[in-house]
Amino acid sequence: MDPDILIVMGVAGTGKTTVAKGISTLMGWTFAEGDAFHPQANVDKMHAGTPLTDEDRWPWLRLIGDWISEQVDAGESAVVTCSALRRVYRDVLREGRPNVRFLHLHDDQELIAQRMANRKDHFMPPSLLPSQFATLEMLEPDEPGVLVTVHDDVPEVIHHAIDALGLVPPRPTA
Ligand SMILES: Nc1ncnc2c1ncn2[C@@H]1O[C@H](COP(=O)(O)OP(=O)(O)OP(=O)(O)O)[C@@H](O)[C@H]1O
Ligand SMILES: O=C(O)[C@H](O)[C@@H](O)[C@H](O)[C@H](O)CO
Repeated sequence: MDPDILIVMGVAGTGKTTVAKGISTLMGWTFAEGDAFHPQANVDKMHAGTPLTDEDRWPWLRLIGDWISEQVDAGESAVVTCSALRRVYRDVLREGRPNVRFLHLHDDQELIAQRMANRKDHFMPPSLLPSQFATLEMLEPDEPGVLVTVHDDVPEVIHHAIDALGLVPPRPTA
């Protein structure tokens, strides 16, 4: 069977890492943190409070695409976080990779801002959130994937996501 590839997308602070790790654990899928593919210059730029440009993002998106292709070639189902804010970014990630689907996590800017303000030890300053919302192009009906809101607690959000994607966690064998 073809491996499943899930890209957990959305603005900064929307819960991509939290939810992707939960899905990875439940499904037994390989997990990767998309932020780990950013060149240091991108991280430094965001940390300094400057939004990334398309040019900053293309090499990063290519690396994430390469990682996805490696998982597909190895026959491994996988979940990776990637803000994938614009449609063109998502088109690049999907190109030649028919088993990619998106889980778009989304909610009100006020709610996400509150969560970002409470989060410590992260390079992304809450001041960049308005630019994330300004750049975001919502997942469109003709794109493969689902939109899930994140106001509920983490276990519920993960449950909604798994349901909406039609995934069935494997039964424990023991
Ligand atoms: N459903 C939720 N309810 C309450 N808190 C949440 C929920 N989901 C995530 N959080 C918290 O919100 C913060 C942001 O979550 P997380 O780091 O997973 O988001 P992210 O989208 O990966 O962020 P970034 O893109 O900036 O790396 C974290 O402190 C996390 O614990
Ligand atoms: O495209 C972007 O602007 C970036 O990928 C950001 O979204 C961050 O990497 C991430 O979400 C960290 O908070």
